[in-house]
Amino acid sequence: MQPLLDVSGVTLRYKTPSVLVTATERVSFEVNTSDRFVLLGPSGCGKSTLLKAVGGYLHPSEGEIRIKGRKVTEPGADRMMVFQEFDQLLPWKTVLDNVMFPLLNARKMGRSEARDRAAAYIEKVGLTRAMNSYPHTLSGGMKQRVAIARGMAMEPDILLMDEPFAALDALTRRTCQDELLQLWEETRFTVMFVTHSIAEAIKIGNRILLLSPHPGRVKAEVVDVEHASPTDGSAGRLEREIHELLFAQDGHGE
Ligand SMILES: Nc1ncnc2c1ncn2[C@@H]1O[C@H](COP(=O)(O)OP(=O)(O)OP(=O)(O)O)[C@@H](O)[C@H]1O
Repeated sequence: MQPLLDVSGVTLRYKTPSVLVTATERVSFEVNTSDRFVLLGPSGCGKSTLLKAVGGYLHPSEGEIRIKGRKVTEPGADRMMVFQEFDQLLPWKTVLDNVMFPLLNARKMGRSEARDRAAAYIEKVGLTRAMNSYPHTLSGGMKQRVAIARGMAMEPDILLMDEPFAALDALTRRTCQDELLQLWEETRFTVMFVTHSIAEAIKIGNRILLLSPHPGRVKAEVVDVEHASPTDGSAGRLEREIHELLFAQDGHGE
């Protein structure tokens, strides 16, 4: 069966005037429909870079990325991104208008269809009462929920999330994680989620790809993560195992 997303031998580099930075080296993985696929690794290992390349914002210097068999060459409505920053919403538009914006512009929907679709997703993230509010009146957690509703309303093939809860306080972060899982139970969307928190990776993912420090290479993939439970201690054991895998020496002096 063809995977939804096929990342094959992907090397990503940044050229600056003085240096060539290799962010990831020959990274390969496949994401299947309804996966909650987590990219986990230390700061600077190229997680965001990989996500941006899947989004079509960066081009591999080696290897290729395919979605439903089509080569990714540019951004598209089939891959929506949710970022860490709270300022990803348009400040002069209400919550409803923010969620409607890409539906009208990228999906070319009529206003009433876009409004109904946007309202349905705003309800899914529990923000119906804030539908006519402007972003500056919302908390960080609420802004992230709007960004998630906006991405999901487009019904993309894959939702790309770059540490979406990292800037939230611990309690709100936990609530947002729970809500994301609840949304997933309802709609079984495919999500690729970047984090450097092992606990968050275990909570969110059903599969976790572990990347080595700079430049990021695949260290291991952990599957069946959802069977790790916080109540019987298996999540804690998995967390320790992942920590060892991530920080194990691999003979290259890392
Ligand atoms: N625009 C850029 N120009 C040059 N180098 C960059 C650029 N963006 C990222 N890098 C470099 O590429 C490498 C990977 O960065 P990236 O942001 O993808 O890592 P990350 O794993 O997402 O880190 P973090 O968890 O800290 O966000 C780093 O060495 C970084 O310094």
